[in-house]
Amino acid sequence: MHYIILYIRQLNKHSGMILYFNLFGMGVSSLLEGAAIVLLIPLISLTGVMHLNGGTTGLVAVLDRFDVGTHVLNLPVVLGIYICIIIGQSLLQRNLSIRNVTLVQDFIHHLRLQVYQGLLQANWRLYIQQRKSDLTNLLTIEINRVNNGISLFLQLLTLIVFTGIQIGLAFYLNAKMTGFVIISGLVLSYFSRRFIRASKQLGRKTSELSKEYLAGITDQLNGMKDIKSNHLEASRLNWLRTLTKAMHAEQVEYVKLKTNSQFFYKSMSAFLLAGFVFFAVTLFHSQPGQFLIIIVIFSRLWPKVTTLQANIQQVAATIPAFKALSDLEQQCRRELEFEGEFIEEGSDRLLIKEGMECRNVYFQYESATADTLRNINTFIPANSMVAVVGRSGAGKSTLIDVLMGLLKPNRGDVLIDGKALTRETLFSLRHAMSYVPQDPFLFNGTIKDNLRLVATEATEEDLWEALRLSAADAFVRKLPEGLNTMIGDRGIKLSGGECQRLVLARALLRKPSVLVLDEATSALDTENEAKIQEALEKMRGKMTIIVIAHRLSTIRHADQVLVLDRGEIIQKGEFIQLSKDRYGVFNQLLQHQFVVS
Ligand SMILES: Nc1ncnc2c1ncn2[C@@H]1O[C@H](COP(=O)(O)OP(=O)(O)OP(=O)(O)O)[C@@H](O)[C@H]1O
Repeated sequence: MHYIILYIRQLNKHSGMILYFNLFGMGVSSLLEGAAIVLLIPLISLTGVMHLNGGTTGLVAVLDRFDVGTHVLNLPVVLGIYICIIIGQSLLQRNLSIRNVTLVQDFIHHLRLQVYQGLLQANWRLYIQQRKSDLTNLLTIEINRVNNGISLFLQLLTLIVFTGIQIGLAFYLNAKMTGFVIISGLVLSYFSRRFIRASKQLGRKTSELSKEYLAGITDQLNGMKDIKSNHLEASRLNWLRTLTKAMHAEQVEYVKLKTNSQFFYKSMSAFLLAGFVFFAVTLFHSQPGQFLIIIVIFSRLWPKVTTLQANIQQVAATIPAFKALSDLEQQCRRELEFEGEFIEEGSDRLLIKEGMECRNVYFQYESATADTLRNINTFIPANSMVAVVGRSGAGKSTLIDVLMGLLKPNRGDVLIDGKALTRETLFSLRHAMSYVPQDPFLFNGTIKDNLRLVATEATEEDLWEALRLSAADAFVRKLPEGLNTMIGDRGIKLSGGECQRLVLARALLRKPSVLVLDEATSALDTENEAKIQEALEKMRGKMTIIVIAHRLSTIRHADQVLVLDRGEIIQKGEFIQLSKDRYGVFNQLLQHQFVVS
């Protein structure tokens, strides 16, 4: 319950007086509903079906004072009041339902933004600790369950207000009988605790299964080419079969729990009603009027008590979703990279005058047992071209992540123009930077849309210029719809090399002062690679270029080559100079590539 209260507090803070207004409205609505019930008594009296001369309770006495039985004209008046109350109550109820939905939707909209903003403000470390599909699950399925939980909780509050007011009225009508109903309700809630516990457990299972399903399905859809080409369909289908069996069992379990509790409540209701009637007739020697009141109390109150129980059970099933969301928000806060507003693209670019430096940098991943980067000391002069090479797993990408300020060194510093990266310089550095990863991000849209992602104001001329620089103009021109061609999910309708050139064009469109290429030209043929090299040549001296390349021909013209091995820079110098060191790792890498090609 603690997690729900946490979010209800936020709802309270977010919605302010509206929440109280709605709760007050609910109180009025239930008062009206209660008044309509009370009016039934003189109404029945007026119809002559039964004369209520009980006088056992104050209210009946007051109603008797109406003494309307003898005045025929009063029947339309009472009926009129009754109709007015019912219509008024329905209108109020309708209005409140709309207000409640607006309130909840407004809050969920705010919550979605809050969670996503938290994620965007978090350190990169958070993403390397989490499965992407788990985050997707939280931002889609779990947040919807939270939405549902909040609506259910508000319904619960309404029910509590309704039931409270009706208990008050019922007490006024007949205290003994109402006391009896309340005691029965308390006994019922004692016995139904196990249903609530089971609901919470099932809710946890629902969360786990949905996480597992989304993770598996995402991985498999991403790897569909591998599945099909390696003929792994049967095993994948078996995975889904096992999982859906578990999901099926969980759903049946849920329905079983729900029907079991309904069966329990209904049986209890039958016993209680029988008990009421029995006691009313034998012990209290009820008059027909009192008897009617008892039936009215029971038929109005008891469903509320049972609905309250069912509602608590449903709310309990959503608690794990509240917990998951709260855990993520806490994790985001722990990993907070910056607070405040996001700065608009291009508004605050860092101008590097001297260069970037790593001084005695050590870095270790949390799950790793040893340092991934050790004693890194290097200076990258502004507007120079630096290449980082080394065997797979040597730490090249990690070094780039540290340079970009995505990962914080455990020891040592990253300096820009001799000054340590601060929060401010970090973001202006990133504004001035274009990064092209190994697995570039292209979305299902046109080439134009994908390019304009980083430069919304870019003209068509700018787009063509960037495409020309990245040797992508020729292939885009050949496409039937040119810049307006749809490229499919992650650019599936393009070749690997075409995707790489497109992403490079996008990076250049930003006119960066630091361009980072992480294996960004691996899928290019020699002809296009030569074109890119030519483009890089043209850019030399205009921006700082940092390239990770397995294909060493790409970095022939680099001003400086850093050779990494098991997290350490073991060689440093110009391409030709390093290649002449016959016993050096760089020479070995070159020889190996020469033999392979
Ligand atoms: N998120 C992570 N958690 C734990 N260890 C990691 C993580 N990412 C990378 N590593 C480890 O750190 C080491 C360096 O990885 P990195 O990706 O920097 O190497 P790389 O030289 O870029 O490799 P490649 O050329 O294959 O891309 C590897 O041993 C890798 O297993």
